[in-house]
Amino acid sequence: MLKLNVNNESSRLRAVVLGTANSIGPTPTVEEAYDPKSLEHILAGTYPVESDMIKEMDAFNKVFEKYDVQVFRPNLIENYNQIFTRDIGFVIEDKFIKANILPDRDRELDAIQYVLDQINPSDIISAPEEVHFEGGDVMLWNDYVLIGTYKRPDYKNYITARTNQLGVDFIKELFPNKTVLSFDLVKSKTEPRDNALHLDCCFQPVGNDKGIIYKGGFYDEKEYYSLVELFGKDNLFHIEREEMYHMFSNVFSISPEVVVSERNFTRLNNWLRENNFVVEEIPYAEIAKQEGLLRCSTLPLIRD
Ligand SMILES: NC(=O)NCCC[C@H](N)C(=O)O
Repeated sequence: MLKLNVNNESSRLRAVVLGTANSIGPTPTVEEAYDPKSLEHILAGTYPVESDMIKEMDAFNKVFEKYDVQVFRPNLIENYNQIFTRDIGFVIEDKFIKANILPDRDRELDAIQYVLDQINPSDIISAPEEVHFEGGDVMLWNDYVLIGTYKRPDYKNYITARTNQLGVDFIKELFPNKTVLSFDLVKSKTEPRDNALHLDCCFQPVGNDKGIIYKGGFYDEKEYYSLVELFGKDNLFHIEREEMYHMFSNVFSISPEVVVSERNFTRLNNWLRENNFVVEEIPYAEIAKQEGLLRCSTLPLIRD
């Protein structure tokens, strides 16, 4: 049995699900795209190819091997994108919460059933259909759960809005001991530079008290300032619009000291090193073309 335990984004990682780029299928059509960055690359003829993405995920897996982390990979569904395992579920404390994900992606959860079978069934939680949330929007910070959402009435029109108010309320009820803060994110169906697809596309804590943040990802300035207050201005690394487009905030912590990052994120990687982090740099620029990066490709099951 797996003894689930996750309370934040950076305690030493022991077990994780890492997505897979195998059998990802042909380049999607314009109609099939469900995020604007994939759309941009489909239109430009630069959508990433499977073999390149497999190499990138292998490099990520090697870092987990180096740090002796137990890695689970999803079973293969033929011709199906299974890279962004983060969104299909998430662990809070010792509970696994199945996400009610975008219908285009709902087969992804079946592929980790063999992992769920190793979890005490009473620790697996499902939510009613109308409750929407994806793991990329759910960020744990010890006593806090920080949730990205879309609060305006045209939610239904945005395929890029993945967590609704019912999703936020569901987590609040499930974890009355946690302080739940929600953040209305900017969304665009056509311009990836103005689309914070999930909270982890514009914010993520690193280490014990630091964070990476893009102010423009927050629709309501007040909510951005609540994070500045929580972390302290000097502890936050502010990224620019183009850096958020490249997904600088979507690195991944193996421990409070070790962060896996993209090798081209020079400004961020320097800041991390200046702040005494060990930066494990890997190539991930092809996968980034699908509006997801390292955090998005992982689903932590056990941290210290
Ligand atoms: N947590 C994340 O930001 N996940 C990335 C998901 C990208 C994928 N193309 C999607 O639109 O669902």
